[in-house]
Amino acid sequence: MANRTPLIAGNWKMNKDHLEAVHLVQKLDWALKDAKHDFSAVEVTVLVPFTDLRSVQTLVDADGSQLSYGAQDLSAQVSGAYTGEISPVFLEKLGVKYVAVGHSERRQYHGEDDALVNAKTKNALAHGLVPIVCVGEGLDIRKAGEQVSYTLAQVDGAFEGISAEDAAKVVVAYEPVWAIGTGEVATPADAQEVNGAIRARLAELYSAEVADAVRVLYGGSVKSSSIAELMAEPDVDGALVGGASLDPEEFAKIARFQA
Ligand SMILES: O=C[C@H](O)COP(=O)(O)O
Repeated sequence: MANRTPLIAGNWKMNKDHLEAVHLVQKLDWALKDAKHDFSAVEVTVLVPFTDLRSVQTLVDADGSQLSYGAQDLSAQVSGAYTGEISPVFLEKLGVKYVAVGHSERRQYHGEDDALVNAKTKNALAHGLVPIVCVGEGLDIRKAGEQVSYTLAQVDGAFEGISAEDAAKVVVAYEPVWAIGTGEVATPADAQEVNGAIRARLAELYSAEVADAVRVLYGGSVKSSSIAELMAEPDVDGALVGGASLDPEEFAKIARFQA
C-alpha cells in the first residue's frame, strides 16, 4: 500500500438505539485505549443510525476520543419538502466525518441506482463529508465471472462528473453482496482482483495520483481472524465491517490487525 492510512469502518446498520450506542462506543474506545491504539496509523470510525449521532457526538467530544463517526446514508437534496430525508448540512453540524453511499442494502431495498449514488456522493462532498461509496456484485454476476466489469460500471456511475480534487477524497468500499452477512468472506485474491481493478479504473478516469490517494476498502463478513490476510493485499486499504462491528472487543481486534 502506498501512503494511504488504513480505515476500519464499522457499519452498525439498523442496530443499537441511542442509549446502546453510548455503551458500545464507550467500550470500543476503552478497548482501543487499553491497547494504546495509534489512530494515526489506522483510522477507526463507526457508521451509526441517524438517531444515535447526537449521543455519539456528545460522548466522543466529552471523552476526547479519537474515534470518528459517520452516517449510513444521506439525501441527494439539501433542504425542502423531502419527508424523511436527512440533509448533509444536518450531518455536518453533528460532526459527522464519513457517510456511506450506495450500500448494497440501499440499492436492493430502496432501489438506489448509480445516478442517485452519484448525486448523493456529490452532495456529501459539497458539504465536507467523506463519502464511502459502496460497490460490488451479487452471486449471479460472480458465478458468470463478471464481477470486475459489473463493479467498475458502478464506479463509473458513482464518479460521473466529480472533479479530480474531490475524487481523491472519496473512499470506495468493494462489498461483494454474496459475502455480506453470510459468513462467506471473499478470499484475499478475490478482494485484490476487484480492488486493484477499481484503482486502475480511477487512474484511467483521473490520474495515477488520484488513484493512489483513494482508499479502497473490502467489506463482507470481515472478522479479526480474516483481516490481516486481507490487509496484506496491496489494494486493500481497510475494511467496512458489519456484524463484527457490534462487538467492541472483536471490532477493536480488527482495527488492531497490525498488532
Ligand atoms: O457494510 C458492511 C457490510 O455490509 C458487511 O457486513 P458484514 O460484515 O456483516 O458481512
